[in-house]
Amino acid sequence: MNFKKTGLPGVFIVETPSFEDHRGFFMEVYQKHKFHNAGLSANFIQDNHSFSKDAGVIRGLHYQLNPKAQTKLVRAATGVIIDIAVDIRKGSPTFSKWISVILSEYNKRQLYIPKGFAHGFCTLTTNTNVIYKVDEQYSPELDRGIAWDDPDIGIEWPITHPILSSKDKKHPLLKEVENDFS
Ligand SMILES: Cc1cn([C@H]2C[C@H](O)[C@@H](COP(=O)(O)OP(=O)(O)O[C@H]3O[C@@H](C)C(=O)[C@@H](O)[C@H]3O)O2)c(=O)[nH]c1=O
Repeated sequence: MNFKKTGLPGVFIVETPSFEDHRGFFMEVYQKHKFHNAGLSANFIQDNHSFSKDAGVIRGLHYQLNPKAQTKLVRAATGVIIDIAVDIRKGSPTFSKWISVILSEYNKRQLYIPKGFAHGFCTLTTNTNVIYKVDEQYSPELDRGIAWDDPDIGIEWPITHPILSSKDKKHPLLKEVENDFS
């Protein structure tokens, strides 16, 4: 298992060997001791699965406030996504900076996103299954969003007219949001 740094501190690309044969492949997706030895010490308690029918779906940018802020470990089990993490910790030298990583059924990469970051992704394929671990339970009261197209963040999405949930059409800008991350 290989943990690669990204341009944002604490955000890691995780690469895992897969063993291919005439049947297909086998891979170990998550091994707690290897993550913890690498300093990625989240205690994951829940696995989530989202399915997007179409290419051009954007989900995000999402986060939960403390005490239910979530670390996430994200992968695309089928299809291809551009996965995005945005640093929303007010005191951070990389506040409002973002990184993007292609996660796909082909590269089998995962993205580890700690608390204090907003998360979103855009599907590049039809029938995209995204599976991710979280280390805190879902909390509708503490669930928050930031506009996917916030110009102060300036994410270079591959499309300009995404398919959005009604919730994701209405998020405020980063400079307007409630945020308890320092
Ligand atoms: C995230 C979540 C949603 N739900 C419910 C609430 C709602 O009725 C329905 C759909 O929720 P949403 O529209 O928030 O789903 P979605 O837009 O896919 O939200 C997800 O987006 C990605 C980018 C993330 O980072 C996730 O943490 C999560 O926020 O599922 C749960 O029951 N548990 C959960 O953990």
